[in-house]
Amino acid sequence: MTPRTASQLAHHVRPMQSTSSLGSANARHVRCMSILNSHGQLELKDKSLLIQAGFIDNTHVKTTASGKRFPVFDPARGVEIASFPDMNTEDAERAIQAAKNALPEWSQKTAKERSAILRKWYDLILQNEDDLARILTWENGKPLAEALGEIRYGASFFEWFSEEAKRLYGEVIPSPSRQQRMMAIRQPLGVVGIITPWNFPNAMITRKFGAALAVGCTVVAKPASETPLSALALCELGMRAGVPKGVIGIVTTHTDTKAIGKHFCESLDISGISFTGSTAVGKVLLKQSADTVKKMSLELGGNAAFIVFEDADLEKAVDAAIMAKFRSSGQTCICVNRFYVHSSIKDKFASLMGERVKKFQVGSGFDNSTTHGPLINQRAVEKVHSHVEDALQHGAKLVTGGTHDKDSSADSGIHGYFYPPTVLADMKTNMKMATEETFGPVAGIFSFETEDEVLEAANKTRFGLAGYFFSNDVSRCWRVAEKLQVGMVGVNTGAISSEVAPFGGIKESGMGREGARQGLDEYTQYKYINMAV
Ligand SMILES: NC(=O)c1ccc[n+]([C@@H]2O[C@H](COP(=O)([O-])OP(=O)(O)OC[C@H]3O[C@@H](n4cnc5c(N)ncnc54)[C@H](O)[C@@H]3O)[C@@H](O)[C@H]2O)c1
Ligand SMILES: O=CCCC(=O)O
Repeated sequence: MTPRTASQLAHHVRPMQSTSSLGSANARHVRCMSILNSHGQLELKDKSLLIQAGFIDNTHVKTTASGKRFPVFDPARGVEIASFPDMNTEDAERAIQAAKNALPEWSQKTAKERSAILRKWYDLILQNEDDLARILTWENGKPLAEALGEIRYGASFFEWFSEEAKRLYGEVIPSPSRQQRMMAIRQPLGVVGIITPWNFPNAMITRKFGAALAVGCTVVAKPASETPLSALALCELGMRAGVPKGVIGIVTTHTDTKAIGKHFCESLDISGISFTGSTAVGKVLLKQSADTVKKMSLELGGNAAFIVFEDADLEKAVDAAIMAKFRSSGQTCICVNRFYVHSSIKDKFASLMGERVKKFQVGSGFDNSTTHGPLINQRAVEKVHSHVEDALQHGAKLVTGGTHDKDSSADSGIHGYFYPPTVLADMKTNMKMATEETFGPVAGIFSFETEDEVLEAANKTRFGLAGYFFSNDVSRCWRVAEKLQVGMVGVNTGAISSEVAPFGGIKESGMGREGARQGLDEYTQYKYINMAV
């Protein structure tokens, strides 16, 4: 029997793939099965966090008019682990109306009252962090330790915005007239439509919900169909924290993703769209929202450059490079897509990186020894492999990885979506990886001679999300940080994400900022008041 459901899998574990790095993962898969019970379900301290329903008016919506459901897969095994109501625009409209009805009461609460609820929600997330991390690993695949990191990162947005809620200051403007007093107050946008990706099933939701709820907006969210479980678990805790009926809604859909996106954009009851995902979809949403002139917050794709100058601390640069490239198996929007290393140190850098990458343990996120999990689906594996093949065909040198054995997984009957972490040297500008976002565990190393040349190369992209560089020359650090055409720069570091810092891009990587004080701007509008005296 080929196991295709979670309960079958609990009794039936077979090798996944035959490439050497993945072979070692197979044995470890057997050990991690204790996390699943005899019915193939996750072992959780609080089973009520595992919800397979939409969420409208603080009620779990288990069926839709059509009665259709869509499956959710464990990417480490390719087996179905859950199913959700496949909602349509009618269901989405119900959620929008619930959020609209909830708006007056929520927006009129004091900032302190909203802050207290967000803070309680934050506390509940931390109290349930192990369960939330397990749920996240199950549907997304990232290693459990990394999932726990995401849960804490996600929670930090509720902590931060529970504090910022109380600091939504307006302005008293010095008036040019003795007969008039002028001020600007800040008011909530209204109902916000939220669309999030699968790569951070928890944190991309909390980063938006935290800011929106803090200022008094209500929200309707459509999580990625690959990872709805984390969204529903979050809402359950939100309800326990005292979020009133209708303030948050979750529309689960697969078939009608496009139609629901369009419905959000065209709805007269939605005042703003906050989207995180690909640039292609962001552009569609922007166009669709033109007729209703919505406020848009777009966190889109990236093509981050990581520059290593000849005066850099090489060991530190390699450490940071590993983190900035291979976190979530390369599936974050700020993951490095292009390494530019000075020609005098490029061979040493490639070999140090190759040594480190060869030690990665690829496997199920539930196994303690796994350092890197699967990609989200087979399409992602094929895309990553096509970038590697393209680079090799155009003359790149394979330092490690790159072997993708499609047939072995078919033989085993279990289709984990793994790709071996890969390092390529001698990259050239005519390769796909120079311009397209790979979104996978492949590091491509280009070389350069001068600062001007590398800045030109790094900026030669329509993306502008994150950029990184290593140098010990202080003047150069200022110069390069100012000249990189991106929204976020890491100088001598590969870790830049924080709830206190403004996250976002320029050019086709998006508009608006999330987290930080600036994150509130996306969900508020100014009202100028002129009072005659
Ligand atoms: N800038 C950021 O903060 C950030 C964060 C995470 C991911 N990303 C980007 O997201 C991409 C990877 O995520 P993805 O593949 O899930 O992106 P995606 O754009 O395909 O999907 C993102 C979300 O949009 C939905 N969607 C897809 N087509 C839609 C449509 N026509 N109308 C409405 N909704 C639609 C999906 O169901 C999902 O919920 C990468 O490009 C990555 O860089 C950016
Ligand atoms: O994938 C994009 C988000 C990554 C992050 O917030 O660090």
